[in-house]
Amino acid sequence: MSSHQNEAVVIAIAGASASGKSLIAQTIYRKLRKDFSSQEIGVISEDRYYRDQTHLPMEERVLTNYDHPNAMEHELLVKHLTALKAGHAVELPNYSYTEHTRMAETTEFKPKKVIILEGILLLNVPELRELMHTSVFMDTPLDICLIRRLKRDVAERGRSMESVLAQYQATVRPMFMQFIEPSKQYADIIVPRGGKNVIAIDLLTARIRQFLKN
Ligand SMILES: Nc1ncnc2c1ncn2[C@@H]1O[C@H](COP(=O)(O)OP(=O)(O)O)[C@@H](O)[C@H]1O
Ligand SMILES: O=c1ccn([C@@H]2O[C@H](COP(=O)(O)O)[C@@H](O)[C@H]2O)c(=O)[nH]1
Repeated sequence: MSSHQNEAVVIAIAGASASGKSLIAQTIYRKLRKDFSSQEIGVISEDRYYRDQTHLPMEERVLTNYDHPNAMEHELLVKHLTALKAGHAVELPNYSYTEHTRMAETTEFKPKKVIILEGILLLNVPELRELMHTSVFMDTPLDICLIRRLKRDVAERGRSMESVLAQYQATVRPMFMQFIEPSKQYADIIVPRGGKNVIAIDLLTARIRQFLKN
């Protein structure tokens, strides 16, 4: 892990789908935004970097293994983080879970002092690990993740209960065992239970606050 003076500090939060990565990232972000501007801190989700599949019909898009590292354009994420650390703005892709592909529009993201990065496979990629200052793994039990994913994906991602359960058995659980769980070894901090772990939130917020003050 590396850090140079004045370079953006990247705090990465990894872990299973629905382990609470997004919730903890947003909670920390909101707490810090009371004292710091959006020019100083921002959040990037790895999900934005799912590959563009606009050339494929929907019947084929639903067959993609979205839990395998090949589903993500990690090269682009590495390129974007490197550019941000060098002080350049980037155009973040926007991904649609219902369309299973990227949207035409992108979102401008300007350089920040601190970037919170969250996603399932971040700790699997050596080039990404090199860009992280601190890495966190959300160690929420898988049965709890499944219950939370089921509720979330039906309510927010246009899924049926049957499709969530079929995908869980076919790819989500096996890929967790193969890629995500082993990547825990690269984490500096392991957070049990999920996105509402108050002590973990307070500790991470305090640490990031130090970077923002400098
Ligand atoms: N500790 C918790 N208690 C209750 N619900 C939680 C907790 N952590 C996360 N959730 C909920 O579980 C769902 C999945 O969390 P999310 O942060 O989206 O996971 P991830 O980003 O890891 O996929 C969300 O609806 C979130 O509000
Ligand atoms: O088109 C898609 C893209 C992704 N997924 C699933 O999303 C999760 C990762 O997102 P979390 O926010 O961490 O849950 C991953 O497990 C994929 O299975 C999808 O279903 N469809």
